[in-house]
Amino acid sequence: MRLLLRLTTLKARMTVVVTALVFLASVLLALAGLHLAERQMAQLVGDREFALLSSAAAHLEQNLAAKRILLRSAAEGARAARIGTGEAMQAYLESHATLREQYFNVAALDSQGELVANLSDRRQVGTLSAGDRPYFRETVRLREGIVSQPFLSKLSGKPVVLLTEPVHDDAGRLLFVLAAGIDLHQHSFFGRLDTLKPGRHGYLFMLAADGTILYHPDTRRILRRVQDEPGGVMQTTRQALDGFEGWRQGRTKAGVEALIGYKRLHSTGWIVGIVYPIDEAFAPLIAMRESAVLPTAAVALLAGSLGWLAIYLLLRPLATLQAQVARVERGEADIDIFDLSRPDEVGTLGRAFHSLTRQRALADAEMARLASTDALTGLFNRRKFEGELDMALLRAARSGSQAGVAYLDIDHFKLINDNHGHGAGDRVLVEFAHRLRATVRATDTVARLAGDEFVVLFEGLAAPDELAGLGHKIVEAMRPPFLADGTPLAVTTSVGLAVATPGITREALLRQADEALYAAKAGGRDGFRLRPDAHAGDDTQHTALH
Ligand SMILES: Nc1nc2c(ncn2[C@@H]2O[C@H](COP(=O)(O)OP(=O)(O)OP(=O)(O)O)[C@@H](O)[C@H]2O)c(=O)[nH]1
Repeated sequence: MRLLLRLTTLKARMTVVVTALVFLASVLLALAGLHLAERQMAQLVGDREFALLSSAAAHLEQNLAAKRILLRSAAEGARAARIGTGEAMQAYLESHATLREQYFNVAALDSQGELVANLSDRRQVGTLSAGDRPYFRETVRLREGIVSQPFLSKLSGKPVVLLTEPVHDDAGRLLFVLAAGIDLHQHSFFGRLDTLKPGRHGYLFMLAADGTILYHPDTRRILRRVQDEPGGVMQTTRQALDGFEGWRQGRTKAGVEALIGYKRLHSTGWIVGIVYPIDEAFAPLIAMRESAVLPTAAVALLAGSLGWLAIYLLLRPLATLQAQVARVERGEADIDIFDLSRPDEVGTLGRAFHSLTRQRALADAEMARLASTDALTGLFNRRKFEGELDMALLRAARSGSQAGVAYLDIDHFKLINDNHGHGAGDRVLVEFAHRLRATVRATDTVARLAGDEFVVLFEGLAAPDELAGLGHKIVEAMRPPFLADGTPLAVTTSVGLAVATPGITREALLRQADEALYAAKAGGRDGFRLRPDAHAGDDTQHTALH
């Protein structure tokens, strides 16, 4: 919750955003780098595996070629020795130790395909006829040696391929067909592929051109055609059977994602393949990816902290501004502290705030003025006057000074309105107010209560008698004709005066002044009366002298 609250600040949100962006950028950069490295590494590993494969293929090709040459020279030797019988051929074969070393078995078939000599076991002579075997028929037809399709040897029960070589007499008649078998499981041939296997679970395999598996670590698959296996041919294998050489990223039949390479043996059309599981091929990269997480997080954390510091420093003027607002609110500073000279956004904000506050203060002052002013004459209104009178009575009570009020009413004002119009009446009121203001001291408070009723508050009177003099002055001030309508207008006023006695309330003082005014009216107007009068109960009409 506290964290949530803290996140409501601009600073916190900016920090979170900066940290998140930096983190995202770091992760994306790391991922992009790793992806690039992965591609390059795949290329490198793939190329390396393919080079390995090519050298394995070249080795097999050489091995096969050497074996074929050996068999051919054996056939030529037999021809040169003019061997004509099976026994002689049996003896001839047995006398060549290299044949035993290089082949799983070497047999001799006569021109009909009957087994007439057998190196591994002479007892099998006469037990087999290969006249209908494709390798025999093909050798007879071509009159030269071939490499057979792989098959399960009847003699040994092992998966083999045969190399054949015909032996002709001088007249060109076929005497024998030598058939040398290569055990597909034999270590000295394909078995050597095992030593080249990449990683812990990688392996090499061999396919004949028709898809028959010649060699595979899973020996149960040998001699099966990949097309006939459950699940059919995998995409990369199909491409290889169609002639593709190179490496691809693909999936093995066992479902392992791997780099898979293919290379063709040109002499036989056989395909040697390599499988390198991705998780092993890219093991360093995977480890690198895992170890990149921590530095990335550390970089993001560092950048986030630096971001926070930068934001803190950049936003410090804003915090200062906030503190200044609080000081102004508490009344500890003037709004002029917002009149900043900084050229940046904070300065603009401060100046805008300053200008707004000033406008607001002026508007408030104008509102206050309007609330306490009479719109027509510009004098104080009743509300303001009452407030002022309350304060004056308090001051008088505290200081022991004298205060008094004059209550004025224009005589027969209704007639002015009736005879000259309301507008003329207004102008008389304005002129009356003006003369009244000019007659009294600037420190005296003058107000219009309502209609043609005015009041004056006098403070610091030297003596109550002074009030009578003021009443006289006011009545006299209205004596000159008013020019409200362009024509001179005689306007007179009646004034009621009252002196504030100690402890008197505002209402009581105004009531006394009003009573004095009433008495002045009753006494014939155009004059003033004073309350309390020097002769109590006997009001004296003071009429201004003409
Ligand atoms: N022109 C104008 N007339 C106003 C204004 N306010 C009030 N009046 C009028 O002022 C007149 C006041 O008349 P009263 O005080 O009743 O009587 P008066 O005619 O002055 O007579 P006395 O006071 O007895 O001398 C009324 O006719 C009001 O309509 C104003 O703002 N402008």
